[in-house]
Amino acid sequence: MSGEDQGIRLVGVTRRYGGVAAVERVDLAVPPGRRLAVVGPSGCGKSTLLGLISGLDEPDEGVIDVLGATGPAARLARCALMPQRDLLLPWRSALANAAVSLENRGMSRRAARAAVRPLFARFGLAGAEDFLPRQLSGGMRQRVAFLRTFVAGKEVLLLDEPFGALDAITRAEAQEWLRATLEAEPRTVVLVTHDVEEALLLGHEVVVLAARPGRVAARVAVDLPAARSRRELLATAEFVGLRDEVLAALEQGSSAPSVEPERL
Ligand SMILES: Nc1ncnc2c1ncn2[C@@H]1O[C@H](COP(=O)(O)OP(=O)(O)OP(=O)(O)O)[C@@H](O)[C@H]1O
Repeated sequence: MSGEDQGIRLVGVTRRYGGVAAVERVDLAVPPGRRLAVVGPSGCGKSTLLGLISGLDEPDEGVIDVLGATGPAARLARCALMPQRDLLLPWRSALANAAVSLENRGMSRRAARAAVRPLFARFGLAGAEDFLPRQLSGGMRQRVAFLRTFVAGKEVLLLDEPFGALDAITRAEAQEWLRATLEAEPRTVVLVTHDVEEALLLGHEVVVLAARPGRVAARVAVDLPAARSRRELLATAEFVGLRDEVLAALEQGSSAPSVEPERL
C-alpha cells in the first residue's frame, strides 16, 4: 500500500483521546489531483482526520499513506494544512504573510516576496500587498491564507473549513474562485466543511461522517453537469438530488449504523 500514484489512503484508521474514539475504523481514498470533501456534525472528527493525514497526529490503529509516505514526518513533508482560523501574522503585510511558507522552505525574505507578488492579481488581491491583516476583509484574509498554503509547494492541500467565517456572498465568491484555481492547477485535496453546497461544489467525492465515534456514514460521488454559473448549477436536478442525498445521510448519521469499512 504505497506509491506515488496512489494519492491519499486511510485504512482502518482509529484515533482515541483518553479512551474515547474521535474517529473509528475510517477508510478513505483520494486519487492524485482529486478533491475529497468531508462533512459531518460538529465533533465528528473532521479536524482530527486532517491532523492525522498531515502527520501532526498519529492513529492508534490503521495505516495512513500520503503519496507513498506512511511515517508522520514524511506525511508532513507532503501536506500543506490550512487551519480553520487564518492565523495570519498581524504585524506582517499581506505579501509578507503569503511569503512565509517560502521563507520556511529556506528562501530569502526578499526572494520569497518577489516570488509571491505576481500571484496577488491571480488570487484577487492586487493592490492589497502592503495591507496588514486587520486592513483586509474576511474574504481577502482567507485568500491570503490560501495563497500561503498554495505556494508551500506541497502536492496535498488539507483545508479545514477555509470559508467558515465568511458571509454567504463572500463565501460563494470564494468557493467559485477556489474551484477555478484548483481546476487550473490541480492538487490532491481534502476539504472539511459544514456546508453541504460547498462540499458538492468543491469535492469530486463527498464523505459524510457520523458522530461519536466519527465513522463513514455515506460516500457520494459528485458528477455534475457543466453549467454557466453557480446559480444555474445549484438549480440543476443533479445538484438538488446530490444535496438531498448528503443531507439525508447527515440526518441519519447519528442514528443509522455506519457503512462498514471497505477493503481498499
Ligand atoms: N487533542 C484532543 N484531546 C482530547 N479530545 C480531543 C482532541 N482533539 C479532538 N478531541 C475530541 O475528538 C472529537 C472530534 O473532534 P474534532 O475537532 O476532530 O471534530 P470536528 O468534526 O472537526 O468538529 P468541528 O466541526 O466542531 O470543528 C471531539 O469529541 C473532540 O472533543
